Parts: sequence; C-alpha cells; structure tokens
Amino acid sequence: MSYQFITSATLPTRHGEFDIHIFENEDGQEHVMLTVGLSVVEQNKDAVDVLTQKQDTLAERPIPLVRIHSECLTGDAFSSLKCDCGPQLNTAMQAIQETGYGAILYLRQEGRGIGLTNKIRAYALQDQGHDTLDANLMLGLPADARVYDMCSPMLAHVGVDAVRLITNNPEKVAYLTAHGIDVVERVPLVVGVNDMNADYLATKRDRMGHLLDKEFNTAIHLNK
Ligand SMILES: Nc1nc2c(ncn2[C@@H]2O[C@H](COP(=O)(O)OP(=O)(O)OP(=O)(O)O)[C@@H](O)[C@H]2O)c(=O)[nH]1
Ligand SMILES: [Zn+2]
Repeated sequence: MSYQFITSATLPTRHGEFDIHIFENEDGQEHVMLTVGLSVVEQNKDAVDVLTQKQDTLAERPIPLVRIHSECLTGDAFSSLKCDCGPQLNTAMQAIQETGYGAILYLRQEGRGIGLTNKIRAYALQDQGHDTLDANLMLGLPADARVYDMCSPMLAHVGVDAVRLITNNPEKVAYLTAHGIDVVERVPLVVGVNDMNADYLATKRDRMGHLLDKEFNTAIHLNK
C-alpha cells in the first residue's frame, strides 16, 4: 500500500498548537499526523541538500517523542471508560507539547483494525462476559488486524527516522524497527485506569503481550 501526503494546516488545541497533516492511501483511507517543532522535508531539493538537511537534523535535534495511536471513536470522542484510549491520546498530546518536538500518528484502524461495527459486535460479546481477545476470535476476526506500514512514509515526511515511542505495545516497537525507524527509547503510558477497564488492561497484559505490570504501573507513569 502506498501513502500520499495530501494537505496540512495549523491546529490549535487545548494542549497547544499542532500542525495537522493528512495522508491518504489508494483506498482513500485517511491517516492523520499532528506535529510540533518538526519541519516538512522539502521534496524538491536535490539529493545533496536533502542529505545535508538530514545530517543537520541528526546533529542538532533531540530525538522526537512520538505516539502511534489507533482510532477509537468510543474512547477518543465519547469518553468511554471501557478502554484507556482517550486519556492516552490526551496525555500523549500534552507530553509532546511539553517537549516541543514530536508527533502523534493517528491511524484510522478503529477497533484494532476490525472497524467500528465489528468492535461494537465485540463489545456486545463482552457484555456477555467474554474478554476483548476472545470476543474478536468468536466473531471469526483476528485478535489484532492492524498494520503500521504508513508510519515510515508519514515520519519521513518530516525527516524523522529515530523516535522515542510512547507505547506499552511491543509489536509497535518491533514493526518500526523492522521498517527502518530507530526506536531509541520506549516511553510507557499508563493512564486512565478505572474499574471498568481493569479487566481489559489485564487481558492486554496477560494474553496480548503488552508491557504492563501487575498494578498497571510502569517505570514512567504519565498519570494525568
Ligand atoms: N476489537 C477491539 N478493539 C478494541 C477494543 N478496545 C479497544 N479497541 C481498539 O484498540 C485500539 C487501541 O489498541 P490497544 O490494544 O488498546 O493499545 P495499543 O495501541 O496496541 O497499545 P498502546 O500503544 O500501548 O496504547 C483502538 O483502535 C481501539 O478502538 C476491544 O475490546 N475490541
Ligand atoms: Zn479505546
């Protein structure tokens, strides 16, 4: 799948001002990148200029703080307590503004890539007592259908080839590393833990390999 940059603009938020960049794939699926302190690499410069710019970037710039966030309409927009997505997104936006240098890659892979309708079907099975993983499998769907191949071209657009990645999911680290992005640090993000999502987080920890400890604390606890 190839991804094309479409357009960008400034976006003031309650966390501070971001630049918002839209990318599209051949199927017309839109992905979004919010950036702070990152400049678009000028595509039309000749190879020497681009190389010099890259070397300048490596020499002078800190490693940007980056969050790869998968769309969760219920958590991001409706403040659902069934997951931790809303607090994760807000905390990451705030942390990136505080460092002044980084990006949110907001990937339109709702419901770990199975789509909103199937996620709500899975929620209906969860209402009957099944966990987040079994609910997907009972629907004949993969536990996690996401891909991350859009991340390299999105990051390349702003000249980023090394990141401090905000995540508890080792698959994201592995995917980026295998696709030429240097993950120099993983920054854990444990926020928004509540009575309604404790089982969901435990399933991610115990059955899906997420790097969460027994008490849902990690070395860096960005609790807001
Ligand atoms: N299928 C399904 N998707 C869910 C469910 N709860 C949340 N999601 C989706 O899961 C995605 C977020 O993924 P998570 O597994 O929570 O976390 P992650 O992004 O892999 O890892 P972190 O970087 O640590 O947040 C979003 O696309 C949500 O819509 C659920 O019960 N079933
Ligand atoms: Zn969610």
